[in-house]
Amino acid sequence: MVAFIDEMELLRSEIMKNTREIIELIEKRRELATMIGISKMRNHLSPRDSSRENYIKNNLKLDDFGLSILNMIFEFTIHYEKNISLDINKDSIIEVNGDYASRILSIAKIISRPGREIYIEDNNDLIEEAFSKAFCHVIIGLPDRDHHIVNINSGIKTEVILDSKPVLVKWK
Ligand SMILES: O=C(O)C(=O)C[C@]1(C(=O)O)C=C[C@@H](O)C=C1
Repeated sequence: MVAFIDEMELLRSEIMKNTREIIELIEKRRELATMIGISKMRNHLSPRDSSRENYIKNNLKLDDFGLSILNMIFEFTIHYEKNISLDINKDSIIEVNGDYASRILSIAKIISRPGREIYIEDNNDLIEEAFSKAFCHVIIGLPDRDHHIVNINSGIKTEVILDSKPVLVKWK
């Protein structure tokens, strides 16, 4: 048992160090992507550039695992590049119409950001699927810090506020 605990501690401290390094590198990449995004916006170019992606893929010669990581990084980067032109950091009030399922999908599309924390009060498969497919991190329960509440109820008007706080999604 002592050997198991020692081994776990060692591996966990290694994985923590590795995680910190990955996050630092991705932060640096996001800064570069923001600069590329601003330059593209000024030149009326779209963030997504499949020929550039192919060039990177051919150069890096990755296996399937590496390729799937790279594709996730592309989507993450494209998302940040798109946000520059959408200016989604401003508070916004939007009206969402349609039946319950389509309202969930619309809201997920609007407030999703890779890695954004979405708290849902209880298991709700439709909400969980809509947000996790959009790379949000779905957490069942209440956040322990400031958050915004998005109501997906029977009404047609829904207030959505976009910023870096976690979003608590409620429904009726
Ligand atoms: O090089 C670019 O044009 C970028 O926008 C950067 C980047 C990348 O993440 O490497 C992002 C999106 C494009 O689809 C291709 C490449």
